[in-house]
Amino acid sequence: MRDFLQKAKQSSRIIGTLGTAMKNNILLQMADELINSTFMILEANNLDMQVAKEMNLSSAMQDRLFLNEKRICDMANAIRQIASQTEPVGRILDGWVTKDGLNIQKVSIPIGVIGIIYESRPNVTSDTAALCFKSGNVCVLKGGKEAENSNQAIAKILQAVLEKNSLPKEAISLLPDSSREGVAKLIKEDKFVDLIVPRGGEALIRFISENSAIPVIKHDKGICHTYIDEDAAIGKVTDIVINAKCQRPSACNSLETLLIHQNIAPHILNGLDESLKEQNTTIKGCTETLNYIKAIPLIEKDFDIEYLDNVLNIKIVKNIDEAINHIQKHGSGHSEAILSENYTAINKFLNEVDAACVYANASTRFTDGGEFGLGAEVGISTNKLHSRGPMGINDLTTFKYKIYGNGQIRK
Ligand SMILES: NC(=O)C1=CN([C@@H]2O[C@H](COP(=O)(O)OP(=O)(O)OC[C@H]3O[C@@H](n4cnc5c(N)ncnc54)[C@H](OP(=O)(O)O)[C@@H]3O)[C@@H](O)[C@H]2O)C=CC1
Ligand SMILES: N[C@@H](CCC(=O)OP(=O)(O)O)C(=O)O
Repeated sequence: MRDFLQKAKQSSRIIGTLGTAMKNNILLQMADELINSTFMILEANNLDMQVAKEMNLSSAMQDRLFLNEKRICDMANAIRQIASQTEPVGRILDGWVTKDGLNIQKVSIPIGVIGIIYESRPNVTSDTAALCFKSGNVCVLKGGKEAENSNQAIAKILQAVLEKNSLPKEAISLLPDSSREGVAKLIKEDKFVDLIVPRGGEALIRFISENSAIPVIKHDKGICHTYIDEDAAIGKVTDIVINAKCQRPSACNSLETLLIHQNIAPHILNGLDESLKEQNTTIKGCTETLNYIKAIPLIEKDFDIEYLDNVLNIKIVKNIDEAINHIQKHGSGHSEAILSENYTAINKFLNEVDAACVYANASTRFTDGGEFGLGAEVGISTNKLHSRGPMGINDLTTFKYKIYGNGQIRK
């Protein structure tokens, strides 16, 4: 492990200083090679899918894992999008001249070597590899065990492009020991690895946060809410709620709990209930909700579950303060929305709710690097430092101060 990480660290010196044109050209080659190798990737993915079916993995997990020609095409297009983004390295973020005539520039630089641990979703392998490469970083990738063959195939293709361009293949690698013990060793190697990004459920985040000797940017679960204010436009409510809950219930940015102002509840609940039932959504309701619609009575601990499924809690609240307090207590700092036409209520919600992404009159499903126009994402950071929300190429840089003098000494 240490030899491997040493090579990764060494290669970060080379990758960190590549010029924009060269990086973009290599990224475009990677995109083409993914398409050219479609058959090989699908064969590998087929092996993973066979095991997934034998193991009876949930349909959501199988859907994450599954690749077809279109999905490989989407992976290639995400890399092309990343290539088209403005250079993230070497940006002058700030600059000034001191009283002694020192010219100080604050300049963006790559972070170095980044370890990323993520779920069994093969597109994350190519997305994160491309984002790291464009931002001059070396990545050490550890996807979910169910995606091992797919990830090996994808990494091999990307590494072949690096080697064809006389670059070290260690710049994009899978962690050689992908067991939990391997991860435990990786997160102690602070001499070689600069950042760990855990993207996944509670057990992963807890284990990494408690044991890492390396700075961590958490990409935690999503317990996301939508609050329907008393001044919501009734015509917008159903489409937004159905999209947030039902478009892809297994995604971290999907809705778990709907909070409804008591004054608007009688006017919307019946219609909403019908639409949700058409989508086969299981509804769990608070006592007051049960006065309007048939639902499973909910219990307090339901508010802390990330269902990753087509299940929705509905709670009626007295006012916006109760809604915000509920979100602060049960939310995971991911994505939260208010539906309202009242400027004061919107401002209050957007300012007071402490989450990576706060929305007015839109679905929380938009929390995504691609949807934000970033090409792709490492994931959704639920940390406050050093990045928050969809993590793209600029978030994969840090900075240094370059100080230009002409002989000054400090008096
Ligand atoms: N914020 C964000 O950007 C995102 C968050 N998510 C969240 O991820 C979860 C869904 O993915 P799921 O497959 O369940 O994720 P898991 O957390 O089960 O697995 C993700 C990765 O973590 C590893 N892992 C899990 N537990 C541990 C542990 N205790 N110690 C070391 N490694 C561990 C897994 O390894 P192995 O497979 O080898 O066991 C896998 O590589 C949801 O909670 C979802 O909200 C998903 C996508 C994006
Ligand atoms: N940001 C991504 C969701 C990422 C995510 O949740 O992934 P996963 O849990 O693997 O389905 C999107 O909106 O498509």
